[in-house]
Amino acid sequence: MTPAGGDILTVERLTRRFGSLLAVDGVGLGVGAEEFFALLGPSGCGKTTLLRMIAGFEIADAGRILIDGQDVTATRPNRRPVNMMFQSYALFPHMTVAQNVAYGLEAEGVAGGEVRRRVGDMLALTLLSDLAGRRPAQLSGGQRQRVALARALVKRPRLLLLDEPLSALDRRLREQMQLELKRMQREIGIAFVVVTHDQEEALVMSDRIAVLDRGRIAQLGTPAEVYERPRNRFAARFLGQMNLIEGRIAGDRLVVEGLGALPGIRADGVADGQGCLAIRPERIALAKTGGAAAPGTALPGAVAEIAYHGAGQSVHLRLANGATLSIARRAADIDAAPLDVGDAAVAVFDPAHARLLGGGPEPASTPHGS
Ligand SMILES: Nc1ncnc2c1ncn2[C@@H]1O[C@H](COP(=O)(O)OP(=O)(O)OP(=O)(O)O)[C@@H](O)[C@H]1O
Repeated sequence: MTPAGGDILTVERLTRRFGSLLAVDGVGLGVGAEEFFALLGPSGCGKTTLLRMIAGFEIADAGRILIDGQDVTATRPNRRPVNMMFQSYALFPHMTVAQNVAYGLEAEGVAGGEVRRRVGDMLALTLLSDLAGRRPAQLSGGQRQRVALARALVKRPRLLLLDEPLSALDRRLREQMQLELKRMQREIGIAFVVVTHDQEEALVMSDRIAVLDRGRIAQLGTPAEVYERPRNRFAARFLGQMNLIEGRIAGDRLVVEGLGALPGIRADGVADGQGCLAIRPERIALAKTGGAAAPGTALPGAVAEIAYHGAGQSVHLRLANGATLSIARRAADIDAAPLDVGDAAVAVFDPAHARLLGGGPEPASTPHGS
């Protein structure tokens, strides 16, 4: 998908080594001028290194970075039309909120009236107008985060880079700020590139997500594309909960000993051979009998475990081949067909929601290199 309005950032085959470790391994991507773009991945996958190269704090070993069509690969950080908001907000403690926001403009010699106007606009945008006279120590974590954002935005960068912008906040505030960040980004209409290891955060805020695995892009797409149509095991497992049933792919089926031939949709580039069927817990229904389900889409088993968590329950169903399926049930499903541990039940799925992915099971991702 090409974002509307052209790309503000283009990254081509970008590579960064630390000794024998390939921290960023030939990454290519484009970010639209008004896009909210997330770099998502586990610790050590290279997302901060990639962000720092875009900002200019880290030098690329190979590849190119273009911002607004200009090659900035060798340009100093302060000469790039980007701004970066760091994990630690680094506010000046002795200055008020308004002074913190004004500082960068004053340092650049912007005239007083213009500074006041732009600071006023930014404080309004970040909902800080009433707190303009306070010092950082008199603010909550979320308010401090907004000051840091106002300070980064007041210089009107075309592109703002944010490294784990919400990691210092508690869960409630983080959820609220996810929506706020998105609103502010939309209102000012510039591109945001956000580094996060929090998949829910990436799904909620982003227009598109690049999922990184050991320095490479495992998948790039909209939240719905990456979540609903993972291309590989890494993306499938990294975002949300996923059942992976192991077997051999033959055409549009996964052949599993003891379970039969299960239908699904092959991800691009997947060949016949070792593979798995990936299906989300919320895409499986539990019934007492298979009813009129299509061949291979009703898997009988026994309820092994039930975890209740308010809005629903998570059921583990032991299948005939010994594998376990995780199934998410909502309150209405539970009322319609209550189940207890030990009950026989049938897991029914729609092949449209089952993805056939290639390769064998891998151990959990570890830092790479030699
Ligand atoms: N200056 C450095 N010298 C040597 N190795 C480094 C350096 N900076 C990063 N690395 C290594 O490069 C890899 C990628 O690091 P990076 O900080 O980009 O990962 P990350 O995905 O941002 O992780 P986290 O979420 O933990 O911050 C890691 O294995 C890290 O140890």
